[in-house]
Amino acid sequence: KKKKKKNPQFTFIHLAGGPGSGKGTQCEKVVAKYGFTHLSSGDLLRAEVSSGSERGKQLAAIMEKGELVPLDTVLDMIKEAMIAKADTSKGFLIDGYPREVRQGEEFEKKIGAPSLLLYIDAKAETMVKRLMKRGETSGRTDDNEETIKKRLDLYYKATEPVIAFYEGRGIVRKIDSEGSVDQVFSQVAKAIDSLK
Ligand SMILES: Nc1nc2c(ncn2[C@@H]2O[C@H](COP(=O)(O)OP(=O)(O)O)[C@@H](O)[C@H]2O)c(=O)[nH]1
Ligand SMILES: Nc1ncnc2c1ncn2[C@@H]1O[C@H](COP(=O)(O)OP(=O)(O)O)[C@@H](O)[C@H]1O
Ligand SMILES: [Mg+2]
Repeated sequence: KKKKKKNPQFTFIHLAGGPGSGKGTQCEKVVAKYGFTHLSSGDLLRAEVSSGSERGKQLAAIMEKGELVPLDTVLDMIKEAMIAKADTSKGFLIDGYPREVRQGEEFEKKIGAPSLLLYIDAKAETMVKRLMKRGETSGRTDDNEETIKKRLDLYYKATEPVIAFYEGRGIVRKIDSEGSVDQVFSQVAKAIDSLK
């Protein structure tokens, strides 16, 4: 059986980093400057939740506890969104995926190898502060003290190992996201320019 052809050589850039580290904010600026397609796993999931579907209800219950939704669900959603944009996309910013090593392995098997992993790094107390502030306007069920704590614990336990997994390949760029949005973005832009 002919080996299933992987997607044509698209540029995939993963953004990994704790909740509230600034992934979404940086993606908006990358899209404006480079024209990449921004796919946020969280946004795709919240769209499913707001559709009111049965699956959406199950996802909402998981997300409000700050736990990871099933791998296949989030991977299929990203893949579908990618296919829908494939003919016009300049490359994909995958924001919030992988959140555990096996997600990275599955992505590579089913979609393709990433060119860059931007590790958006902020201190725990900075992330808590930003999320509590975001919670004032985001209307998200997971931007509250209790769930933030769970999400941080899960980040350190499951997602930080993802960084080590890709470090070995030399495609990780650590971004200090303690500063202003622009200070963080100048590091992000330098990392992306290094791809050219
Ligand atoms: N002061 C400051 N706030 C930021 C920065 N980046 C993001 N924020 C804010 O912190 C919150 C979390 O940012 P977001 O991009 O949603 O982070 P994500 O959870 O990693 O996707 C939002 O309310 C942003 O406005 C930054 O570099 N400096
Ligand atoms: N890659 C993923 N695997 C499993 N669950 C995910 C993934 N991405 C997002 N989620 C779910 O959606 C929630 C919100 O994710 P996201 O919007 O990326 O958060 P933030 O922007 O605060 O980092 C996560 O806490 C988790 O419940
Ligand atoms: Mg986000």
